[in-house]
Amino acid sequence: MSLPLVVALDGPSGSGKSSTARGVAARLGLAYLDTGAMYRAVTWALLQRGVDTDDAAAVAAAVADVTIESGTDPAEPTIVADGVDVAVEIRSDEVVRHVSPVSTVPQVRTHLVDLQRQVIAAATPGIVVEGRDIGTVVATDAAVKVYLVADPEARASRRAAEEGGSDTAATAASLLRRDRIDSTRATSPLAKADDAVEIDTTFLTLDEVIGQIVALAEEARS
Ligand SMILES: Nc1ncnc2c1ncn2[C@@H]1O[C@H](COP(=O)(O)OP(=O)(O)OP(=O)(O)O)[C@@H](O)[C@H]1O
Ligand SMILES: Nc1ccn([C@H]2C[C@H](O)[C@@H](COP(=O)(O)O)O2)c(=O)n1
Repeated sequence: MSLPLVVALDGPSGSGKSSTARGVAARLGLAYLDTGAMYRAVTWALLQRGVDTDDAAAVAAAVADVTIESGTDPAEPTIVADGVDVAVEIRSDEVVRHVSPVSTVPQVRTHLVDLQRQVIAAATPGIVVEGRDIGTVVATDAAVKVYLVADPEARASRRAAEEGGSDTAATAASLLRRDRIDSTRATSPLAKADDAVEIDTTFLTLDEVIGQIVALAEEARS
């Protein structure tokens, strides 16, 4: 019997991780885990409790009671926090503003990395996992590791278009703020694993990026 295939997909905000990961998982018949949605869901739950997200000690004390469940069907991924479906709420501006500081707290990371490893261990025939630290921390033995990048302008204009033509300059500022916090935090910063393949998606279509990663996965499986 072959080992479950794990595809680790990391990269900065808006580089195309979610859309690419879902496409790869659908093409290969694998599960899909959006770890960013888990950090967003914890942030939503802490805000609901009135926790000051800039107070690391308060965040650390509150996070142990937060329950997160992730549905891993790439056609219909789900995210539930404290029993509430928060798929819409976690995309709010308020959650976006608070998620990066929350993600710097070591107890938050330990709590979620444990959950992520449980989901990965249960996934047959395999799973595509996307985030910031999948290749470097969560699944260091993944058979395929990809690090997606794209020019900040491309990332901002794609995200602004997705949001129905919102202000591209404001979107760019928000993406760059998250990049800075995510890549400079002390614990598990956003980083390319030494053995990851870097793909610059700036001038590639989504289908082209998916095709490149499917080819890497098929090579790893053969
Ligand atoms: N190669 C591509 N070409 C054009 N558009 C793309 C490409 N990849 C992704 N997109 C589009 O860019 C936008 C951002 O992609 P996506 O949400 O997948 O990025 P992300 O890295 O998961 O972002 P975040 O880290 O903020 O969750 C989406 O509208 C998506 O459809
Ligand atoms: N493995 C991960 C995934 C996400 N985060 C943090 C940092 C991001 O700004 C935030 C939201 O992620 P997104 O939904 O935009 O992919 O969550 C992290 O620290 N580690």
